[in-house]
Amino acid sequence: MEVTIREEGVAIAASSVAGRLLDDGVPQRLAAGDPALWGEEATAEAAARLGWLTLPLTSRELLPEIGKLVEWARAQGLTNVVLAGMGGSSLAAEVVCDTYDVPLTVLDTTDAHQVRRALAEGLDTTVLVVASKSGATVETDSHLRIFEAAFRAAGIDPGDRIVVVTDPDSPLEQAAIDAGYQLVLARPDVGGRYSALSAFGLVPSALAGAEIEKLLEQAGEVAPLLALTDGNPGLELGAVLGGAALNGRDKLILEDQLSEINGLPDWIEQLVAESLGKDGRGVLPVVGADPNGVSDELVVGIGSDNGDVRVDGRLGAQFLVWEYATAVAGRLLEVNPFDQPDVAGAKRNTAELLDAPAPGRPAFTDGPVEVYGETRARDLPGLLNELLDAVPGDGYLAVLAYLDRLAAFDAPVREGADFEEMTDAWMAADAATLRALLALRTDRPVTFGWGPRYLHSTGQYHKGGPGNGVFLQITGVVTDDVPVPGRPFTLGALQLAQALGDLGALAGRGRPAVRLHLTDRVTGVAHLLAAAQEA
Ligand SMILES: O=P(O)(O)OC[C@H]1O[C@](O)(CO)[C@@H](O)[C@@H]1O
Repeated sequence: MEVTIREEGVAIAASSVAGRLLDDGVPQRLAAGDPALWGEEATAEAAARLGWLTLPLTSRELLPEIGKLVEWARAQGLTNVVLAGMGGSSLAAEVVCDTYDVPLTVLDTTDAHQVRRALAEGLDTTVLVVASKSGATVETDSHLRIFEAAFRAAGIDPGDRIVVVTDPDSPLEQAAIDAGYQLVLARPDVGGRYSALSAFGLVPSALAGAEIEKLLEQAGEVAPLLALTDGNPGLELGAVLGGAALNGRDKLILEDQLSEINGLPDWIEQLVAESLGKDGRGVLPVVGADPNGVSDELVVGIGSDNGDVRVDGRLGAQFLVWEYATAVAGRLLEVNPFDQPDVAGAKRNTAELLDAPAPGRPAFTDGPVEVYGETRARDLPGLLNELLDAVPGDGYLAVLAYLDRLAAFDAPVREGADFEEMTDAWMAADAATLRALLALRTDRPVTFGWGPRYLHSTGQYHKGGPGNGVFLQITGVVTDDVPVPGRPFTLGALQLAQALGDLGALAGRGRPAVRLHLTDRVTGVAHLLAAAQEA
């Protein structure tokens, strides 16, 4: 595992804090699991959150149990692995499975259309992994209820198909015991976003066919280096992240185009945004974007020379080193890297809105797109210009889409089309393309997140960070809603309440926040992309 600084300004910023980290004995203290590293207020929480440091070793104890689980699934011919889990309870497994090229369906959405896709994937061979540390996350609880009902309706005993990963004593543990589900208990001293190498990352990945022993070996090889004062890649990367942010380079552009690891930036995004984005401080991760060459950027290349810093290493080692580096950066920024104090507000708003939905009246309508929120614009190009103009000199624009993230693959493609044509057709139907189109028009970072997934990741930074974001939310009509058994709401109602709840939390902090509602999803996305090109 190697961290190579390729740009002089970053080297200076990192060395400006490296001495302090050594003088304070940070590597020795982290190796000893000292919870006082993040200040008095964080000590109690940190004391219960440092188990990730030893996961390369302690998770080996899980291997026989996971091996039996894999045999159990294989014996029943369960080859279609669906993982229901939000944020840290699914992001790592997604990277592992993409990197090892084994299929895994991740459900971290409340979009009824996307959930229907997963239900249609062949229930007879499906194993559902329900992953929630708290055991109380509304999205994951809804997925469990929907799949239980679907299995029963198909004449399948859910007890033969459901695996639960949760913390001891969570409500989900008891529910799993009562229902007779397969149950794997995770370590309670590891927080969600630090849980890649715990049962949360390992169980779904192993069921999908990834070689999880290798991951632990890779992490195990780098672990001893993390106790060193010299040649410690976690300390070096932590000094880069923290030193750069303290010197004004707080937009972390993650570049991985040449990497053999697929999708690591999405996992880093949650780790960095939720760990550091609080108390008016933080680092904004920017995924899938080209750098603009502006002064507040830090470009980190994963296995790639396209950056100010190059980080090389196998996936298991990357997980551990980024966790370590984030914890070190937390100390430098003087924040508690283990809590997420601003996530609760949007959740409270969602609960209230589920009881009494209040979408309000659109400010204007442009074709299949209704626009909600405060704006002087009267058409979409005007609105997009207004939002871009509202981004402060040190700020960013976040596009947040509560839609089906697989919908673009339904786009009609000419028969016999080559890969390039197919990609063009998908991009023209993908709400995420809006990010790239808007990025062409500003030198400020433009980020993109799928809702409600981002609520468990960058959502913390949006609300708790420096408060310089501008927010463009997209929701869409639900034409084939999914009821949530045993709950007084459908997925469609939950999704809208989540969107409105977060919009309210952002607007309540004085940030420009507008919602676009697509009254027809397909033509709505096309109309929006055309408006972005026109603006
Ligand atoms: O595993 P749980 O408890 O369902 O939580 C899922 C995610 O929600 C958060 O707790 C808060 O958004 C994340 O930190 C976490 O990864």
